[in-house]
Amino acid sequence: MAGAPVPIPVADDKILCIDDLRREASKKLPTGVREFYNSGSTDQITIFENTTAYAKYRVRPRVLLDVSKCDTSTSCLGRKVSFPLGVSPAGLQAMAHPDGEVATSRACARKGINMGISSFANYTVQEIRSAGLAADPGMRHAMQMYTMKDRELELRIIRQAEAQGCTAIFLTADSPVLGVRYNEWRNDFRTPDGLGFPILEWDSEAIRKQSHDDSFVSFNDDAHNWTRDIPWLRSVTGMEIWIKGVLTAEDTLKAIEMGCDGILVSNHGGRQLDGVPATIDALPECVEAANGRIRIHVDGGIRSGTDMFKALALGAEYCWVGRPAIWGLAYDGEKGVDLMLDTFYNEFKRCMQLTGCNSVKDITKACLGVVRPYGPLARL
Ligand SMILES: Cc1cc2nc3c(=O)[nH]c(=O)nc-3n(C[C@H](O)[C@H](O)[C@H](O)COP(=O)(O)O)c2cc1C
Ligand SMILES: O=C(O)C(=O)c1ccccc1
Repeated sequence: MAGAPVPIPVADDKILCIDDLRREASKKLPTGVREFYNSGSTDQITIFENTTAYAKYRVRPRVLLDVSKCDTSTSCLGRKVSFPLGVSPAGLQAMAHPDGEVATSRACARKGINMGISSFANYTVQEIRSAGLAADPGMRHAMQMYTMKDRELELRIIRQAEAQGCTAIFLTADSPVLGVRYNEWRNDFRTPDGLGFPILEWDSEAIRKQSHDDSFVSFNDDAHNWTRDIPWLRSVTGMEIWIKGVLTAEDTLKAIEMGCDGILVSNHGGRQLDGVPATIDALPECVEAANGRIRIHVDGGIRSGTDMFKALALGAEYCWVGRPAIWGLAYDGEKGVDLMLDTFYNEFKRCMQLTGCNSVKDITKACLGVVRPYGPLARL
């Protein structure tokens, strides 16, 4: 006799996938805010490719294998995580929902995964960390930093992060200046009244005096460079140092040479230089150059559990998502972030089971094919 039908794990009647979440969340946001979150830079080529580039890969499933004990867990930043996903550091989350980064942190903690804290968060490191630790004392946070003109402030941020138990610095290396963001200029995008950047010690008053672009220029040091900044960071902190924004074999080798702990293959969600490759297309050359000598994570355009699977098969150890967390917040605060993480988890686990993978280590290059000839980014 057939058993009872297995219910589909649907937590919300409107949201079945991440694209549903994007659509419903976007309806709730005013134009300027929606465009700030959802846009890429200049001609929107890279943001488009970040998601669509996944489509050229095909999964090669192995069948008739016992997948009843499929285990999605892995490790990230020195601890066991329930599955290989984290929330990337994205600023201004309280514009999507008043609970902002605190809600994101709690949702990540409950799901047993890690989170990056943007230096442009609307809550303090202490508030974000303690919200997560209350739900999962083992939770890890990475502190995202920019290279700053004000070294004293940069150091204070590092000390805050250490005091609160952050494990790693994600040094964002792709932003000596901001990308060309026509939407922000057209809409004269400003941080809404009442929101501050406490980690940067900027209150709401200070922020409103200038545009997003001007304020970024005023604190960020476009003289940043490998030989000045990485040894300095090493000399002042014992936290791991990760470079966020690597897209080439050359910079992967540079990160190894400078003794960094990891790289995050990222193009800032297509918000910095438009026309750079999709991260899934940049990943293979970084993995090949690294040859196992440095940890490699990836973010940008990951919108399904199968996208995560493809990134892992191409050699990333762990995936991060930015906008999906913001859409979760905008849709339903902390519950919306739960819904987002559950969606990724369910899709990823099913993808593993349907390909015959019982552990994350089983996800290898052999699990993938391409539908058309494909090689690393060709050089002219
Ligand atoms: C609204 C928004 C704000 C962001 N703020 C930061 C930031 O403060 N620092 C940073 O390193 N990256 C920032 N990012 C980039 C994310 O960390 C991440 O690289 C990107 O969102 C990943 O792409 P995805 O949104 O397609 O998942 C931001 C992204 C968005 C969408
Ligand atoms: O917009 C971004 O991509 C970003 O990095 C940022 C910077 C300052 C405040 C909020 C987000």
